[in-house]
Amino acid sequence: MESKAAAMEEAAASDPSYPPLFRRPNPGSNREADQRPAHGNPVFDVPVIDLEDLDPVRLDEVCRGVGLFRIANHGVPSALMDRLLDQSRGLLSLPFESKRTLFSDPMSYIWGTPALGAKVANLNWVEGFHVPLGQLKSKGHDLDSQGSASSFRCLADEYGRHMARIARTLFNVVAANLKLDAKKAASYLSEFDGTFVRVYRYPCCPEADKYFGMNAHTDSSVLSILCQDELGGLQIFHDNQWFDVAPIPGMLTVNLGDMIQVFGNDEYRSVKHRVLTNRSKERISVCYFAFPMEDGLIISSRYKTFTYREWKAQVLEDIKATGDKVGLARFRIGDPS
Ligand SMILES: O=C(O)CCC(=O)C(=O)O
Ligand SMILES: [Fe+2]
Repeated sequence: MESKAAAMEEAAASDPSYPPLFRRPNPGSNREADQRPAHGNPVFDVPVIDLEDLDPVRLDEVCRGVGLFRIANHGVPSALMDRLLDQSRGLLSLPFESKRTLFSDPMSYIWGTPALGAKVANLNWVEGFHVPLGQLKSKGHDLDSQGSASSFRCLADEYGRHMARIARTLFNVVAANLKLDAKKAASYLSEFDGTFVRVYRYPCCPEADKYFGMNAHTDSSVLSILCQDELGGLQIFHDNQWFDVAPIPGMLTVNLGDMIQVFGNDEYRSVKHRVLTNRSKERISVCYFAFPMEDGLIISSRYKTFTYREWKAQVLEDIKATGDKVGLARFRIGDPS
């Protein structure tokens, strides 16, 4: 066993599909020194919401609590989820240079922490594709010279439609539970246009105790829907400690984002999460993010009024200036930042 893992580590060190910075033991770290060892955290007992028999009271309870849940009976064919994960795995194992050219307009290839460039100190040990759902259709799904990217677009489009349906279903119940003003709430969810899917591969990491696949953060979304392979690595921060979120085949995991916290006046909260790396195994996940309309006003008793476009610009500015997202604190009424 040990030697198999060691062989995997060695193979990863020279894998031409990895971004060059991920091919060798790295001198830096993206962890705070006082952070706990990666493994051995308790497993979170994640609540399950049945989408076919959606109980508003139960959903409200879960949103007021941990802000993360699994959805059962979501109607996404398991064959589609499997195909998406398999195709993603295949495409991400292509040589690094070809991924950059293959995945172009409207998609893009990303690795590390794009807003920061290749700064080692804040590097997330991850790569993937950014897939803007609203722009896929205009490209068509014909098999052109870039056949694999085109058939992936087709798959992503089909998957995106399911995600949009789920996001809308959940949002409508959330809006009723929070008694949102219908007129204001009309722009709080743009489940298809302006939203995107991210397909991630977390490469093997020779120093898994030093690097996160993704550093602790909350999502800027209204809500995010995750499809992950069987490896695990996602953790959430709840009651002052980190818990593992174990993958369960066929289920999707939803987490609440910052926007729901804003228009929900802090009644619901975005959940802090992060992703661990693994020394000898790669992890694939596909994350859908539902956002508000870019220019609609987001109105809250707890936060200054802003548009999502303004939020995005502020987040980017803060990341560039400080290496981190400031997020909600930046907009909270009475907050000095
Ligand atoms: O890959 C995952 O499990 C989570 C990804 C994530 O948190 C994000 O993209 O914001
Ligand atoms: Fe996230």
